Amino acid sequence: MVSNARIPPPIPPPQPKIPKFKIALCQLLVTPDKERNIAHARKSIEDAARKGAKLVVLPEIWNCPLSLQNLSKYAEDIDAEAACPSISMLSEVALCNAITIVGGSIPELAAGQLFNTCCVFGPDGKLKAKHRKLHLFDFDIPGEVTFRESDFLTAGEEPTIVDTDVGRIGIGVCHDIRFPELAMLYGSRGAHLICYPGAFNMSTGELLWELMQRARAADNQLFVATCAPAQDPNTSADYITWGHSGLVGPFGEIIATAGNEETTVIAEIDYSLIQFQREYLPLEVQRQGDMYKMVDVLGGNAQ
Ligand SMILES: O=C(O)CCC(=O)C(=O)O
Repeated sequence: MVSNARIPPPIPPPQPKIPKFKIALCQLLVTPDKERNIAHARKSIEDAARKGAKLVVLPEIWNCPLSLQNLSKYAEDIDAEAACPSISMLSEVALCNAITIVGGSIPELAAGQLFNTCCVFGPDGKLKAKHRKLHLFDFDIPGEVTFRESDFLTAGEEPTIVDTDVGRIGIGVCHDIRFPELAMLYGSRGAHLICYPGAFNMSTGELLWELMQRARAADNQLFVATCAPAQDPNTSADYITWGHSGLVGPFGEIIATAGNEETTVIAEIDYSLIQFQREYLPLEVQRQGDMYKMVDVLGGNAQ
């Protein structure tokens, strides 16, 4: 008989201030014009708030095209006093509409290094968390697509989990979704929802994007929300994004999903479903942690 005695119990999700609410996933069309992208994102967020969304999620790299060579031109030094137009807009629009924003990601320039960074704002307009993409996407299918983020970007070093009015949220950026350990860590720390701004490509998108959202949600019995840039039908870029932003519930069920065109997905999150799912299928109790050394993954890090 394998014992689970050494496994620290997971932290149950705290009671969120707002347990049932509308989430909006703004699948934005991005252009080379940064000013236009910022104004466009602002308008989409305002429209979503007008439709009742309490949480708005933006795509990975929404203030410029996803061209690694050009990211530094659009980068902002988020911690500096210097003007950060993308970040100021997010803060202002969160405050004016009293909503929480998971601000997709933008290129961040800090001490000469470039990061792919997601900022989270509360309804008071304050920056609540900053997540730097942990797993950089280096990918090579000869003759089809080559993409090496690590030639341009530096990886973040810390997972990010943040308490907001709309629940405890874990953050990952795109390729971070491939690593189940990160989602498990967030689950063990009591996350209700994991948000992954992302921009999967045409090769891996169709095959894996939805599968991974559903797997991360079902394995951890929590909600997963993703938000991607819209596909530009006129693009000549090598990297074509797959779109398909979506919301998945704690049973692994797809609640809402987009195609690849520009759109805003608005859907309801009801956190009582997490409790319901965990009572009816208590994976935490059934888990044979010692057998597959779960303690190595979660033990030292769970607090
Ligand atoms: O993991 C993948 O297949 C895609 C990841 C990706 O597109 C990214 O991290 O930007």
